[in-house]
Amino acid sequence: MGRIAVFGAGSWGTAFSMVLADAGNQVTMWGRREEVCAAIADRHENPDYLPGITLPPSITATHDPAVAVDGAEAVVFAVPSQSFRDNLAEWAPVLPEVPLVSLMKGVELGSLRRMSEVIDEVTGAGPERIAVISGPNLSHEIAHREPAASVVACADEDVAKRLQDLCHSTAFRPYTSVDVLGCELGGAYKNVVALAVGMAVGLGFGDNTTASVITRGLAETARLATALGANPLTLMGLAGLGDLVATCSSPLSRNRTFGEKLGKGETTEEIYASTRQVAEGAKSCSSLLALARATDVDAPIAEHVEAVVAGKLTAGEMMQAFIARDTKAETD
Ligand SMILES: NC(=O)C1=CN([C@@H]2O[C@H](COP(=O)(O)OP(=O)(O)OC[C@H]3O[C@@H](n4cnc5c(N)ncnc54)[C@H](OP(=O)(O)O)[C@@H]3O)[C@@H](O)[C@H]2O)C=CC1
Ligand SMILES: O=C(CO)COP(=O)(O)O
Repeated sequence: MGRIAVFGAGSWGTAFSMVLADAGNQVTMWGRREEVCAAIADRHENPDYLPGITLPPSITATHDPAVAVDGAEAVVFAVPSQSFRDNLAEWAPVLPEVPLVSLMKGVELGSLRRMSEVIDEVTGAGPERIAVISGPNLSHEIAHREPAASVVACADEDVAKRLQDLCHSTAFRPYTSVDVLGCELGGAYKNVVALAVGMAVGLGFGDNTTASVITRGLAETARLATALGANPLTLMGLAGLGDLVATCSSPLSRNRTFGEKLGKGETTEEIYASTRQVAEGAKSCSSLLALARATDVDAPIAEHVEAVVAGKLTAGEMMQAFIARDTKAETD
């Protein structure tokens, strides 16, 4: 196996480093805080994000990007999407010419770029060296080595296969795909749907409501993704339906939890103030809505979630609006 750099020492960067270590790799994580790097390197733990979990000894950490990438045969990114472009611009001068892998599930505000596109714009790596890994992979379950599957997508199938080998552990089963766009859209959109589902839960509604929102969320995701050129089957797979179900069903999801708090009447500002962890959908609802409008695709869930997050609508009004919309055929 190889030596791999993982930029981002939060929940997913750390849990995915465990997957890579379990698969036999030497992993060097980059963290932005020295004390987190020290805890990982010296005490084999990340108490801020995965308390109580002992990290394998083949994981170390540094705050120096050049040290992180030394000898790496792949570089993996797991930081919040909205600040990723600035982070990457700082790291770019030391990045080796190896596959660059996004674990991130967001779309940039303003540019409306997916994270693979940001990587391409900042590094010029080209699609054959840019990959994404996405699926139903709640970090705490992965860190406890509960079995899960995921998708490794790259335009170059051989690169996807090599990355698949690098992250296939006894608990983590990756599949390959060449549909980078479909995987990224599935990963970003499910966060927006999870916000809506969380709101329904917060309002006290049951499984009929959440199943209806999940199913219409999948229809909305597939409508936009296929309009942009994704393979529709990707949205029926692990990076689409799989991740949507996991995120919308799990109290571990930060996006669903964020929505639940909105459903209970907290404001967006209050929720931001109460957590340091990222809920990508709270920002990506705006960029995905803009992407849908630019593509002339109907996106009622993104539209209403964006309005609630912006404080222009209550969660209760959102649910009423969903039901009152003009009726139509299910497959339209
Ligand atoms: N958690 C999960 O289950 C999964 C998450 N993802 C995706 O992975 C990405 C990362 O998520 P996750 O690890 O969970 O997030 P967390 O909130 O758990 O951690 C974020 C990490 O990024 C760092 N960070 C935050 N802001 C900045 C910044 N401006 N510059 C540099 N570093 C920063 C944090 O450092 P610090 O501690 O110093 O604040 C922390 O190390 C997201 O796109 C998410 O959607 C994908 C699959 C599963
Ligand atoms: O992407 C995830 C699971 O696949 C994690 O979801 P949250 O970011 O909502 O916690």
